Amino acid sequence: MRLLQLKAENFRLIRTLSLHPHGRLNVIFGANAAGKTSLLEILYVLGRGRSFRGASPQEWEGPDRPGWLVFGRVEHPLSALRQSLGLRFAGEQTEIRVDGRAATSLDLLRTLPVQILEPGMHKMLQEGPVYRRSFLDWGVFHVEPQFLPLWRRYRRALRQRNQLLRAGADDRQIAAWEPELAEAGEQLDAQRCAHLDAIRPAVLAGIEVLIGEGEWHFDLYPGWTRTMALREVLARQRTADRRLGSTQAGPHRAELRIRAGGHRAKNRISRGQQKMLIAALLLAQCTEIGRRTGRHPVLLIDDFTAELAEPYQAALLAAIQAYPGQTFITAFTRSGVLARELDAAVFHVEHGVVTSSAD
Ligand SMILES: Nc1ncnc2c1ncn2[C@@H]1O[C@H](COP(=O)(O)OP(=O)(O)OP(=O)(O)O)[C@@H](O)[C@H]1O
Repeated sequence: MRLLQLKAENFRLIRTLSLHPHGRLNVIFGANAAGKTSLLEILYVLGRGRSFRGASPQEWEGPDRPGWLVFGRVEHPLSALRQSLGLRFAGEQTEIRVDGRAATSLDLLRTLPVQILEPGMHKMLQEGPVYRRSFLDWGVFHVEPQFLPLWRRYRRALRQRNQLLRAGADDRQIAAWEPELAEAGEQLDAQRCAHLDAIRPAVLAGIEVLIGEGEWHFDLYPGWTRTMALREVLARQRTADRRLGSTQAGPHRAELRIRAGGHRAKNRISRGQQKMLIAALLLAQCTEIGRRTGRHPVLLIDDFTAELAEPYQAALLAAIQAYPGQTFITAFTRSGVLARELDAAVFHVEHGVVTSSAD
């Protein structure tokens, strides 16, 4: 998707914003606390209805008055179909509109896929499996229309089985939910595996360019022992699950395992390499989404130069320039590789005021 126009009012320290981005690369410069991340946050909110910084809509209100507004016009690159997206917060809840009609965050998600690489993304490698699952599931959601209904079916059966386990229900009652749980669970796993298989070659190629040669493995542990059918595992673990009060096997326990040179990647690679690895994962996934749907996600990169010496910066910039979708990157100053002549729109942010270099 291509964002043609972005507007915002009273969003954090950005009082008013109106910009027309470049169709490919957009670079945003600004000092500490100038408002660069807030600008990316506006873009993220437009595509997801929530912030990557975890704050609530109330906390995004600027100093002027209660409430905030975010608006964007997007274009589908293949059909040239244009759509408008808007979010308004006026004190209690966020009102979302797509083409002027009341909508939900799910509509935003479907209309404007947005992905971000920001310092908090290190969690994807450093912390629990939930971060890697959500990376994988975001991609599956975009390429597989059946993912969401399947996931809802699975959640419902899981909730029911867990309630019965906790209530001390008998085997017959608990077993009644297992065929549904196993069927939806195995289909979810198959969709995740297919997506991982689809992106793996591009991830490996990306790593080679961004980090260098090495032996990398990306494997999905499905959340149960693959040698057995999930239905059989659920039946076998019923007694243990009752004792623990929840279902221990299934795709809600899946883990994307990332190994470098035979070791867990998080223990073997530097911070800069972690950033490059995450970039390789996101670029491969966004490219695959674009290939499958014709809509490349908008890619946001906060603090582009952080943790990267010039060779890594150059490799990442080249990879971004090769990405067919629209990208927005932030940095402090026009130095290093960003000092070069770029085919990009350049914006400056100062005390929440965004200006274009072309102005
Ligand atoms: N709701 C709000 N209203 C007004 N100002 C806010 C609000 N929330 C955050 N700020 C201010 O916005 C500034 C941070 O903006 P932002 O994180 O976008 O900066 P940045 O340019 O990305 O900075 P850095 O490069 O240091 O990360 C801080 O000074 C913060 O106090």
